[in-house]
Amino acid sequence: GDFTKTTGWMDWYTGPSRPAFQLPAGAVDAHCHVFGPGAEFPYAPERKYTPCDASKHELYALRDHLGFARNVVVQATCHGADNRAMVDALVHSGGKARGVATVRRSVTDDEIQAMHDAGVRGVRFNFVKRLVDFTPKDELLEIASRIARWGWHVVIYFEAVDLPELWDFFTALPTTIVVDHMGRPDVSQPVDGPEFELFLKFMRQHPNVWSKVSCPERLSVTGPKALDGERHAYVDVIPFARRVVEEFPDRVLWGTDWPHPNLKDHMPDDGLLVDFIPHIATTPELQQQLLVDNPMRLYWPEEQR
Ligand SMILES: O=C(O)/C=C(\C=C(/O)C(=O)O)C(=O)O
Repeated sequence: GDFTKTTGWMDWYTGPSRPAFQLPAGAVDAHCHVFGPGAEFPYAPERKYTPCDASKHELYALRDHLGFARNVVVQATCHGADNRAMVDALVHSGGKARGVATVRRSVTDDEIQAMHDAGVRGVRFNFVKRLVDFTPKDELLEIASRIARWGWHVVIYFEAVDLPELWDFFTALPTTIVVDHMGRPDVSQPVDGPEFELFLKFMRQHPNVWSKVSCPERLSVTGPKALDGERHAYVDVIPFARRVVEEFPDRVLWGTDWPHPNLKDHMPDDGLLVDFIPHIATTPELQQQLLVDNPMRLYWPEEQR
C-alpha cells in the first residue's frame, strides 16, 4: 500500500497461499509478532523503524489459514519495552499463544507476574545494531537472574559476526537460551567454515541453548530461488538449517516471523515459507520435534503428554 512509500519497508503479503506441506497436529508458530494497531498501541519513541499495523486478528487468521494450532508472539523492537500489544494478543488467544517480552531493569515483580499470568514465558535481548541501542550487560544479567524466578528463558537476537564478543555474556546466562534465526549466519560462507562452526560449538558446549531455524528470507543471498520448480526455496540457507535441526533435533523451533519487518527486496508468501520446512526438517519425526514437541516442552510444559 502507500505505507511502503513512507518508510521504504514492504507490507506483509496479503493472500498467502495454502501450504502444500501438511503441518502436524498441534504445530506451533514459535516466532511471530503483532504490531499495534498504532492508534491503540503506540509504537515506541526510541524505535528504529515504524512497521505497518499487523493485528492479533490478522495473526490468528494466518495461523488458521496455514494450519498452525498455537503461536509464540515475540516483542519486536518497534514497541520497545511497552509489551501491551503483545500481551493483548495473548489474552485474546484462548490460551493458544505464549509470549516473549522486552523489559528494562525498572520492571517490577508485579509487572512480571501479570505478564506471566497472561502467558509470557521469556524475555528478549536484541543485539542487532540497526534495531536497538546498546544495553549494558550488567542490566541484562540482572534481568536474566530476576526472570529465572518465574522459570522464563532468554531469547537472543544477534548477528554471527558479534558472537565472539558476546560469547562470555551468553554463556553466563543462567536460563534456557533461544537464539533467533540461528544467529544470522552469513550463508555465503561454507556451512563447515569457522563462522558457523562457532555457532555449532555454542550449541554443542551449552545444552541450555536452543535455536530457531526460521527466516530463510532474511538470510538467503540467492533469494527465493526455485528448487524443483518450487518458489521460496532459499537453497543457500538449507545446509545451515538442516545442520542445526539434525544435530540438535530436540532444541530447535520454527516460526513464520510474520509480519516480516524490515524486508526490502521481497515479501515472502507465508504459505510458501511453510513449504520450506520439509527441506530443513526432512522426516516426519524431525518435523514433529521442530513444530510440536519442542515448542510444547518450552512454552506449554504443563500440557506435556
Ligand atoms: O522480526 C525479526 O525477528 C527480525 C527483525 C526485527 C525484529 O526482530 C524486531 O524489530 O524486534 C529484523 O531482522 O529486522
